[in-house]
Amino acid sequence: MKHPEGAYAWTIPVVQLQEAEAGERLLQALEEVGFACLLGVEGAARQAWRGMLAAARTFFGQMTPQDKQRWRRGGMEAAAAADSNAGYVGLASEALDEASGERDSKEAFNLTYDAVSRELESSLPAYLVLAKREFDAHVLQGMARRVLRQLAEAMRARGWHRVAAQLLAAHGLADGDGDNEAFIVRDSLTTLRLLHYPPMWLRVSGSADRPTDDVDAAVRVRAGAHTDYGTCTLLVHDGTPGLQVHHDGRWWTVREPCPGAGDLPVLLNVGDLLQHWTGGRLRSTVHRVVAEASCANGGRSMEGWAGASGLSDAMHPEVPSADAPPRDAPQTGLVAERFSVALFIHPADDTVIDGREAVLAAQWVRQRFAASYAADASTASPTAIE
Ligand SMILES: O=C(O)CCC(=O)C(=O)O
Ligand SMILES: [Fe+2]
Repeated sequence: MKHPEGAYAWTIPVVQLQEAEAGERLLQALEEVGFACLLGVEGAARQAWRGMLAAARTFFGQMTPQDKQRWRRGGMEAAAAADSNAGYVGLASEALDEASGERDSKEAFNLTYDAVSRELESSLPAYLVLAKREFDAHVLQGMARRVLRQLAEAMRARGWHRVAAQLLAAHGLADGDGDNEAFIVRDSLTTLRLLHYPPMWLRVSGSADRPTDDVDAAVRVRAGAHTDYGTCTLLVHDGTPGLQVHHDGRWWTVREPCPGAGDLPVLLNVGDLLQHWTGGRLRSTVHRVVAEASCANGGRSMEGWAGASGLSDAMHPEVPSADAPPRDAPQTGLVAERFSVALFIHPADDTVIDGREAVLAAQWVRQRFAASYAADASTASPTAIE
């Protein structure tokens, strides 16, 4: 369906996790689109996701400039900080679209399982302790494990035995049950990321009766076009639209279905490594986050589940001020801030991802980090693995 602003709104494939065919449906969605919307996520995981979203609101509302400096990614006092993905990432310090080098208008906090996280634990500010506790409860990692198992089972049913075995082994999952704590997070770059996209002014071009075909005129990029680097990503957001996937040669705005009472849609998308292992059959789809005219002036078209997520305004005390609207803009709108939480699932660091070149997972991902965080992102050139 074409949007008034020229973007294409689209409901991505939905997978009901309780259905017998869930694994196969998921596989199909990941082949066709690279994205799926998971429904029926079990209670504990649902609570954990909501807890993380609430933590993100509190966290970004309360963090002082001093704390941002102190907990800066790569700049912390802990011994291994330089090697860690943990910490605060400030506005405009990352360019996910490495080619354009355009800085993302977002801030983030990365939680990891590595030594840095453990070393700094005792001195974390109170507002982060809650988030860290949720992370350490392993509930979301448990969900990741179940989904990986479901995927591997579906792969086997299709005869993809080698890929299924690779997927399980790379994440410390043995055959059968009884490996609850085996998911290798301590020696992987698996990261839980709290994300905040501050409100921003948007020049509104086109209207419901006078649509424009120029999609880019109606959006401002909040996180540049990119693919995710690892195995796959699980993502929950606060209901403010903005995630777009590049499919069939154009950008589509993701519209998740309105979930039933108490349900929470969790998005899953394929990362570069899973695409690589499956010989490109599962797609690591390019995506980005934009501020759209359709949600300008603070409108939230997904009120349904933002409300259902149990987040109250009381947990959301401060809205950072947006830049002033551009003077010459004929029509401007303020697009609501947006919060999301992503679990980037990575294989064990020492997983060999390319036998010919003996490239290890940790090397590959660190190259991608170096490129997206580079001072001049356009000069960085990570080695392709395909
Ligand atoms: O915030 C979102 O909806 C997506 C973020 C994302 O794609 C990423 O951080 O890799
Ligand atoms: Fe992403």
